[in-house]
Amino acid sequence: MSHAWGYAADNGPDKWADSFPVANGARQSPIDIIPGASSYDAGLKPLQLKYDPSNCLEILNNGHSFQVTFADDTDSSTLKEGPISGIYRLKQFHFHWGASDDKGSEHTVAGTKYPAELHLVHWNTKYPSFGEAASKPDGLAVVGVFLKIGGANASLQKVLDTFSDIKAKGKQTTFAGFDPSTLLPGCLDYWTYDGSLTTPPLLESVTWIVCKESISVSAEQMAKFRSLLFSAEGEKECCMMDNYRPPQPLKGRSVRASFK
Ligand SMILES: NS(=O)(=O)c1ccc(S(=O)(=O)c2ccccc2)s1
Ligand SMILES: [Zn+2]
Repeated sequence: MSHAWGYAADNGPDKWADSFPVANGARQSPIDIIPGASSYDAGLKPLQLKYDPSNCLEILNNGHSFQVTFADDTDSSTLKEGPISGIYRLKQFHFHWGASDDKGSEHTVAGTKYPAELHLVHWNTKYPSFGEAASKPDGLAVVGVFLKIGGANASLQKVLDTFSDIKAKGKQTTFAGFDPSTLLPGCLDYWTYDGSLTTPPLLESVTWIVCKESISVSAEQMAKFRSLLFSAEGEKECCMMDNYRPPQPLKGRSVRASFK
């Protein structure tokens, strides 16, 4: 791929292997989660998510999604327990979504697509930095939460209200005091499996933790997601949507469930 990766026909998921051969690797993400084929593991602990809103720094349109970044120089916003060992620090969260409400999530559940999926990205503090951790098989842990069309989500609305400041690629603005735990479902039952980043560089360093329960989003709020642009200021406007990779081959991996 001579030009940057994206989600269009000429630089999208089917082309990523040209520049990132790990795209055809043994532990790629996302996957289709088949509940009946997952195995309940009584040894899996409840997720321990503790986030400090004062760590929330800014929101950025990176040209592939928008992300909310966190100060990660202390252990004040962390993921512990669940399927992981040790302490993982929250680095950022972002979303993937579709051009219409019938698609947009990366993981699917028995073939069901959700209109969007939230990813909370954490890195293993046994490594000296996020960058170091990102290249290790146990370096990252991403909590995935499905969004389902229903009532408007007041917490999500706080994020959407910043969009006028970050419409184009490369735009960012201060976003302080947001508590990401307000985006989590009430029940934290989950599926877990060994996978990868779902965008280039597609590093096979992610322990995926996908929540069984979804959070709500209104159709009007989903339309707001699609008002962002893949394109930078001065470029031909290209609306940001369908920024999801489809499910990848399981290649013998098992998916464990924290619930019966
Ligand atoms: N969709 S996903 O949660 O799998 C994901 C893709 C990319 C990232 S990253 O920007 O954190 C990152 C991490 C390591 C290297 C480069 C970028 S997280
Ligand atoms: Zn993601």
